[in-house]
Amino acid sequence: MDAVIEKWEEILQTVKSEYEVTDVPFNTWLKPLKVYEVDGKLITVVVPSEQAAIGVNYISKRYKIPLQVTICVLTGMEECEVRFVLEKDLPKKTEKNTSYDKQVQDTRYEEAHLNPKYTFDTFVVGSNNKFAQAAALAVAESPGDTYNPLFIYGGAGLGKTHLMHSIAHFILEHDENSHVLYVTSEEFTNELIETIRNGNNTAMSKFREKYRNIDVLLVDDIQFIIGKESTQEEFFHTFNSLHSAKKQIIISSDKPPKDMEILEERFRSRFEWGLIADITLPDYETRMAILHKNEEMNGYNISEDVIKYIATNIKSNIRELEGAFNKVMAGAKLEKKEVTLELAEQALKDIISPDEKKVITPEYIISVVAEHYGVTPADLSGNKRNSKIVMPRQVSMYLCREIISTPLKNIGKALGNRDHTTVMHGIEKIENELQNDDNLKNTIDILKKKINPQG
Ligand SMILES: Nc1ncnc2c1ncn2[C@@H]1O[C@H](COP(=O)(O)OP(=O)(O)OP(=O)(O)O)[C@@H](O)[C@H]1O
Repeated sequence: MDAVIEKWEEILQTVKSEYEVTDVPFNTWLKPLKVYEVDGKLITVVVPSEQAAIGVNYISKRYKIPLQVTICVLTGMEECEVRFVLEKDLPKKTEKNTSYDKQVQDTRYEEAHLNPKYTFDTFVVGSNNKFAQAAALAVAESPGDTYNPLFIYGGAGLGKTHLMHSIAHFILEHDENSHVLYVTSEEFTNELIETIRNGNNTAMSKFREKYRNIDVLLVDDIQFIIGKESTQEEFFHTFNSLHSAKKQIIISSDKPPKDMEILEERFRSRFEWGLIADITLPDYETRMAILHKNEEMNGYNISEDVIKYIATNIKSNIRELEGAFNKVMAGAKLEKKEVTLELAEQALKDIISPDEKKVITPEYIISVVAEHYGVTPADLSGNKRNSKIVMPRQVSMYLCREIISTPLKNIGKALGNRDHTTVMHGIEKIENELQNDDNLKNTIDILKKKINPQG
């Protein structure tokens, strides 16, 4: 039983790819399906009640066999029978069906778009973030009540996103009816661009319904919507509507409102209505504590010398601190060696170069792009060819050329020794798409600012 539930997402995705189901039918029919129970070879799948009119019959006719085949292939069951039931016709239960409820619960988490690792439990409190953490906890404990909006600001990689997700997790755990939505300002903008492009009122009403009928809205990196007229306008109304309904808003930015140069006064004043909290650079003790936490969470046991070496040398950014830690661990694993100070020095020789001004290299661009798209630099230099990887790979090629004029040959080298014609093709592809794709334009714009904030 567990195998079907555990692999349910994979089963749906496999049906999508194997049977060439395109996005719209997939999102309409397959994605909302949940497993209610598995009884021997009989699998009961729940169809949302809104689909009553055609849902059960249509889904059964079109997807029953593909689902049965895929379930058998992926779980090793010899045979199975899928039965579809409307949510409203489920038998009344006195006891909760835990696996089904868990899936429903998980959907709420999934809809909120959260990283499961970013919680208050894993957030190390130090003098640099004590105030922001306390403010975040107060807001999590009584959303919409105390500080609205909560505005968190600080430099790159210092824990703003982690803290925002912690608030969202806390609220979801403590209030099972609460609807929470986390978005980056880029996602908000791109969704709006898409809605406007569709050009119909239904799409716009849906967009508004989505953003205005929630209890907690978290918008990360708000600085990227400044200057984007229609996004600003829509966000302004979203803000007002939520705020007047006493719904909690949490915003993050790289600067406080007073220092955001081209921010309109109506935003500045609203952002200052609630509480403004900053996160600054972590001191040595906090850096040590974060590294120890990483060590503990990964079940490592590393010599104190190594931890001190990393904490002493990486000061400006917790993301880089974690990156350095991971690099040392990866180095040890690769060479099958103990983690010694010597090995750490060797592994970090390119990162630790005291007092050297940060130069933008192809490797740096690739790492920023990878993080932005939620993949790893190794994925981008590897051989995978699915769209989740190919697109960011081509974006990296384009940005290396655009920002630092890297020769095609060197871009290819930094991306797993690809030849220059592949790189040229990748760059042209992005240039062509930029002609018509406003979402991509927005993303490229944000990436350029992330890579070179001064540029
Ligand atoms: N106090 C902390 N305790 C534990 N981990 C932390 C802490 N602060 C940051 N981190 C970790 O550092 C990494 C970067 O943090 P995060 O993404 O939250 O930064 P950010 O301020 O949102 O950066 P950006 O502005 O670039 O989006 C994450 O992996 C996060 O878990």
